Amino acid sequence: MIRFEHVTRRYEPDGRPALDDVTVEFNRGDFVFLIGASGSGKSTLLRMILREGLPQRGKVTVAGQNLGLMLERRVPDYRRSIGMVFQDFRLLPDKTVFDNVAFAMRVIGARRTQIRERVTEVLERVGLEDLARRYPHEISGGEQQRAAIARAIVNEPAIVLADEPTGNLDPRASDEVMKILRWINASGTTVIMATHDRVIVDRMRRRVVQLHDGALVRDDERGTYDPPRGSQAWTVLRERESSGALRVQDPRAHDLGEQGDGGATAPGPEAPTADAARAAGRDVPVAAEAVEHAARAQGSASAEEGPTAEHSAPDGTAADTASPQSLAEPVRVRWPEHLRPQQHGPDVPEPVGGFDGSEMPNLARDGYTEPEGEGADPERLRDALRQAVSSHVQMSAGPDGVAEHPHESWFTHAAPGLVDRPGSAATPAAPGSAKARGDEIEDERLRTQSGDDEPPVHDPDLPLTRGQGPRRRAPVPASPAEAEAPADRDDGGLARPLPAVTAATPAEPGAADVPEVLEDLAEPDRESESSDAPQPEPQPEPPPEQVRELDSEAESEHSSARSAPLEAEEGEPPILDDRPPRPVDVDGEEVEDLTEGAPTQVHPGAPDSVDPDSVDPDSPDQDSAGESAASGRSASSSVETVDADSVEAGEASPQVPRPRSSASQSTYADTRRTAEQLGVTGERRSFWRRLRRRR
Ligand SMILES: Nc1ncnc2c1ncn2[C@@H]1O[C@H](COP(=O)(O)OP(=O)(O)OP(=O)(O)O)[C@@H](O)[C@H]1O
Repeated sequence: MIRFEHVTRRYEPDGRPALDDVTVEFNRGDFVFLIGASGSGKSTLLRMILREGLPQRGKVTVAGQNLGLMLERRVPDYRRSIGMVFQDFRLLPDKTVFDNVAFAMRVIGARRTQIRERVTEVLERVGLEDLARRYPHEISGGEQQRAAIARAIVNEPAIVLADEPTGNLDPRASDEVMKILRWINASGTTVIMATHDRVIVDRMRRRVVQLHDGALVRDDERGTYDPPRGSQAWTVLRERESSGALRVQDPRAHDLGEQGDGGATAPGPEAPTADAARAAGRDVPVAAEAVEHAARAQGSASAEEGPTAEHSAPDGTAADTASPQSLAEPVRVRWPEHLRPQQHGPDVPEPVGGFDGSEMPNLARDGYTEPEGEGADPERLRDALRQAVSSHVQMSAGPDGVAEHPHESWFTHAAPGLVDRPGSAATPAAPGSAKARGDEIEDERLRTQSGDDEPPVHDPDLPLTRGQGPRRRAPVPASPAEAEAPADRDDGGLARPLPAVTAATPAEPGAADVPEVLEDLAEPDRESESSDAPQPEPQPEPPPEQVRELDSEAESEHSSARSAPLEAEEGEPPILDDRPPRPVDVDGEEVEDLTEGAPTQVHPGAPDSVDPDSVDPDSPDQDSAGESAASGRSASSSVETVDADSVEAGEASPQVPRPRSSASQSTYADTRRTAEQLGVTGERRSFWRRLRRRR
């Protein structure tokens, strides 16, 4: 069903390949764990299945379709036939749980009744029926992930790709997520899950595909997290692995490792040994040294017993019997009572240790006091929480002061939504790091791939439509500083001008308006027509006056397109009429306003606060601020423009809709990416198609 043939993918021309000559096949109904150290290429592989990036060499085929030959305009439909789940959930923050799930159905043009039935059913299936009206920041991480899974499966995709779906979850929430993924797989869906969670992999005993430095080193039918000692993969990994750092593991993995797995498996490839490093003439990694120290200190059996048939390496040298990760791990995560898993499988030990109150973050100590009378100041609270987390981390760290997974502390759970989760877009990569550069390149690629002729699909700083967000009593700036001088804030490279109509897409005769399901792609290589297909005729450029006129139409229509996420076809009312915009389904019917009865309060930390500039202070009905602001006509009032000097200095573009707060910057990025991965680029194309037809 999914086939990689000698696939090599580099992000930079001279860089190390993220995937290196990978050949692997995933069959319909498979449940596959994709494992490997950080940076080994797991996400890259998943993204290639989603057709985010093409190989420089080799080919990726899904249901007989060579993705390299797929027409760009087919990509959105294709992506809609795949469910994607991320470590950081990527729910749209301004939509309720119900609407987040419904969103995936709306983009494929499902009917309102169909949406209501199916979403309700799926939410029940993942145990979220009671939380349907909540917003993402009002539910726990585990619940958010279940909502994200519900969204991924609501259209019954043939494939579900999950990129570390349990990476941010506590053990109990992880178990719930895995139960759901198992159920999805049992119903015939192919599930490919990238993970670092040893416990889950060892417990489920499903197919394990392992990458190392971009190369496929193992494909075991019913594998464990570590390759069996003495196996070919074990040898390969041992040879290849002579440097590197320990990878953060699920805390349960440490417990498991420490209680002993009997040495039945080799040290993971992510666990370098000091010997191996010395043998290779390299510096001994700090982590490996720590392993040695710990082993010596504990009088490790492996050091004293010498090699045995079971424990010896294939070359006859003594092998470590204890998991180096468990010994070298500098941080012991202690789960508070209420977060401990209630039920354990036979092979999952209870997390050890109690929760020591002295480790608790202390806001007062870090200088935070609640402002009197007005409630929490979100910005200050956020800073204080960060500070407290950092102190907490230092206190939790081992003797060497290194804390590897502070996010797994109770604190993230205690303050969900207020603390940036590692791996989320809110936690930027270190400046200048390869990851940061990569992110920039990837962002740029996404921008150019989606085409400069296409406006961003959703800007959280533009007004919300009915049904997209909670009613608000009054606009609340995300921070005092933001309310005063947002203009020179870094826009994260996301902002760009609304497009000129002259740059409209080329004609796409016969563009498919009806979404295709994966099965439709089963006809092998039918997109190979791409090279032979008749090229669209170039559109003549309109005269300048018409361009200006069309530009303003484009802007208005862009706003309308936001409010009507579906492409209504024949018989739909004209876009630029005077009706207040309301979300409609493909039949032109209004979509149910699910915000009725939704909470009216703006919560601190909620990233989607209504832009104060977009609200008329004289408006008699402040309650409807969000709705009135939702009008396409008012969109421009919420768009900050950038002065010409900064443009010349290369800092920004003119007339750029600019995210207003750091929170909205991250949600903007998340939203855009999520929407693209749900195939929403098709909506934007349809918008331009309609515009072209009007000309
Ligand atoms: N957008 C990008 N631009 C440049 N390099 C990238 C980009 N994305 C990933 N890489 C690089 O490609 C390699 C593989 O990265 P990838 O994210 O696929 O690894 P991974 O196994 O998923 O890691 P993790 O477990 O940390 O998520 C890494 O060296 C990474 O730095």
